[in-house]
Amino acid sequence: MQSLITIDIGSLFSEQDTANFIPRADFEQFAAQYGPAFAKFQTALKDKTSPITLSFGEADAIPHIKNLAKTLGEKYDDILLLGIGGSALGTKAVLQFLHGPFYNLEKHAQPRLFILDNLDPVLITKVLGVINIAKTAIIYTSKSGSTPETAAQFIFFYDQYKAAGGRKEDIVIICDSGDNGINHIAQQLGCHLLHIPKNLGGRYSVLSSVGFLPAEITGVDSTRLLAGAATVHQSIIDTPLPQNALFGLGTCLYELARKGKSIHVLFNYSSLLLEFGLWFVQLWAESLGKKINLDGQVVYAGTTPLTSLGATDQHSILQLYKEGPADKVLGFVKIDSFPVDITLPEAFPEEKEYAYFTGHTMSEQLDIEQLATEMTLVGAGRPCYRITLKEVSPETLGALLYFYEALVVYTANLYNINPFDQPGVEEGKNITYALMGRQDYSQKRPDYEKAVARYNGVRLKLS
Ligand SMILES: O=P(O)(O)OC[C@H]1O[C@](O)(CO)[C@@H](O)[C@@H]1O
Repeated sequence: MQSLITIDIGSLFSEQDTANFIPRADFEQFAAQYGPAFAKFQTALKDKTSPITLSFGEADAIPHIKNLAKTLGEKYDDILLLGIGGSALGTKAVLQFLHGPFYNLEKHAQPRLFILDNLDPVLITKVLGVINIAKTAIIYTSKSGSTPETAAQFIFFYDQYKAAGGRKEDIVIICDSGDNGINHIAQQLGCHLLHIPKNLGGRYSVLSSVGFLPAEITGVDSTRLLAGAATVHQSIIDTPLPQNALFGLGTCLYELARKGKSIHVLFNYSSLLLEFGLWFVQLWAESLGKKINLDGQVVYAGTTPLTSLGATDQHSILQLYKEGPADKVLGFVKIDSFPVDITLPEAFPEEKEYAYFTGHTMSEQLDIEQLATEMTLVGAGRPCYRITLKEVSPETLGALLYFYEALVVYTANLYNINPFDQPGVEEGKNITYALMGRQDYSQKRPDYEKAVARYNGVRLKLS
């Protein structure tokens, strides 16, 4: 039986170009060198002590989530999901992969789903122009409840919703449990409240009620997402080292980073994977970009994630990938079997630029173009790997999401850093709180205000 996802790391190896690739002989040593770290990681998965395994406990919440999705779906034409970062990106990836980019424009029995993950006043105003707020259910997702962008959105939409006569009991809040504002509000409103496990970080929360509720509302069976994740989970635990996809890829990426490949590009060969690429960027960046390691040393760990779309970006950034700085490793993600395909008819047979298409399918062309891109990159000394998804299904997506979650956690172990915190984003939040006048940040405000003056820097003239 074909696996949900297959991983090919052959294009990470070369015997000749050892500056840019990994020699096979080195790879054979990795089991001895990194095997113990990987065994520890496997144990954390097996014993379910790794926070990413908390997703499997979320299976218990699925029956309630299904009921809630059904109730909302029957009552409302539209759903407005307010969230940012991990509270939105995973859901966007699920929606895009399983429904395509035009879900909200297609006719179907489910409500439309609008995901707002920014503060932009134009964006917010435009949404109000296309929905009827009184017939819209609001899902407010914020693990911490203190994220200022989502809180501001909620305040605004709650006010609009109330004014339009919306039922406050139908609002859904998804967050951590705790004695804090968001939980108090949920209690006060008497609305639906879904809690996510405390240790399941926001960027790892797509396989929890954060991703499951919107998925179910749009008709995606979240048990199938979780089943795909479980397959990968078991395979990481059971597969012997030399064939273990997670060990092989994770260790090679870490070794390539040591050779100066400081940028990790995910080149996704389907528009269905566009949002998945953005989910990957947050996961990789916030998990691995760390100044301090677990021993308190300054390490500035991490590689920079980028995402590209094939074939589209062959006509933009590929030039740089091939001929720019040799600081990148590229991962291709492609789909083996599309749910539909298009065979090109014969047209303009007398024109050589058009005649050769006859009888080819679009998926075949996309496949060839992916391979061509990989071949030219490898030929130019750029290491590549390839992930092939068996099909477009909740199982393959669940498998892919969990694979990358596990990949960052194992990679973080090699860097000896914590993949579950994000201290680097806290300072900016604190400045925002203080400058916006949050009461418990008032003491810090004068210092920040003084500092603001320094940011009226050097202004240049354009006209
Ligand atoms: O779900 P929350 O708590 O609103 O956080 C949103 C995002 O903000 C961060 O905490 C910081 O960017 C992310 O890790 C998180 O996904």
